Amino acid sequence: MALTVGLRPLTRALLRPWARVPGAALGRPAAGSGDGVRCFGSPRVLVEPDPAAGVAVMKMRNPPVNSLSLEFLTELLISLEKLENDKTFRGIIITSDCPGIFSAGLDLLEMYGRDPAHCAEYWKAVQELWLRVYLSNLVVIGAINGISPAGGCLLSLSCDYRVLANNPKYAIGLNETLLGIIAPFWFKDVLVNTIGHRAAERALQLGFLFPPSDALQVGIVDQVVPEDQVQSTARSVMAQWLAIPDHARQLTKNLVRKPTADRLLQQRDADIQNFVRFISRDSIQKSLHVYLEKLKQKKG
Ligand SMILES: CCCCC/C=C\C/C=C\C=C\CC(=O)SCCNC(=O)CCNC(=O)[C@H](O)C(C)(C)COP(=O)(O)OP(=O)(O)OC[C@H]1O[C@@H](n2cnc3c(N)ncnc32)[C@H](O)[C@@H]1OP(=O)(O)O
Repeated sequence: MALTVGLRPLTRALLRPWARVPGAALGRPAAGSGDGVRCFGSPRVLVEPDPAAGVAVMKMRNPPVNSLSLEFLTELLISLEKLENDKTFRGIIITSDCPGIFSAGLDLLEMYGRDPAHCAEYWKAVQELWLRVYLSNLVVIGAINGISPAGGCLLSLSCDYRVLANNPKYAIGLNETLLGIIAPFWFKDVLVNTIGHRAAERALQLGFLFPPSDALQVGIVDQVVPEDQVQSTARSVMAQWLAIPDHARQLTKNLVRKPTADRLLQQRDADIQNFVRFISRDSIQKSLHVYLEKLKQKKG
């Protein structure tokens, strides 16, 4: 898949992809891997490779809530691109290193009080991440170990399989309307593809965040397991998926997903312009302000 990362050279230059991760990563062999196999990654994305299994675990760590800032998106993209291009890997497990939070979704501070050029650059990176995960040739499994609203839910929905930890706080869904904004058409398309038209219609309008039991029932996740079994379950599901020959699975995945991805690919620039126009409206900026204030007040 030929996707351009399309971020400002400055943004990319600021990052140090593939730097050894300080602390946890230094000198520590990856779990389940042979001696000498080291974790690698970037400041916000820790990659634990298990070359023998052909699997890498990608841990998101952009504390406090793994909000998808431009820099974080860029690091995720670089990690994914690297894994995708390395023939050692056939599958990745995406999970979080922030306790209780898978991802709080898009970073509201990238859209609040920003100029149109910044918003456009940000939206391009959001599109890019979605396309990269959704169309990945790798098996992508979400080990969802925390709450995942909006953009966090989109990231989960873009995986091939979702395992959610059974904790009532770990709700998942596209809650954009609760913020006074709307889910873009491609977020909506992925939800419709996953849970069906009627369920998506209700969930989107009401901004449902499904707790685990409801999430399983509606089909927004594939499995709910005790919290301490999320990673091991993701590993055994991965083994099942990797038992299928790659070429057959990849072609089938493409057959199923391409029409949805094409809807965005055919109008990426227009989608960026729509986003920028929408997010720049005074009324939308006001809604974001109110929501951010609510988040602050919640603290105390
Ligand atoms: C017509 C054309 C239309 C085109 C398309 C148009 C529009 C689409 C536009 C946007 C789509 C957006 C999708 C999104 O993803 S929006 C983000 C949705 N996310 C949320 O609603 C989650 C908000 N966060 C929370 O509910 C809680 O933080 C959470 C439950 C995740 C964690 O709670 P906890 O108590 O642990 O932590 P907090 O104290 O609340 O947060 C800590 C810290 O982090 C800040 N923060 C939280 N979430 C975000 C975020 N998404 N972005 C930026 N910052 C966030 C929070 O404000 C705190 O900051 P501080 O007070 O410590 O400074």
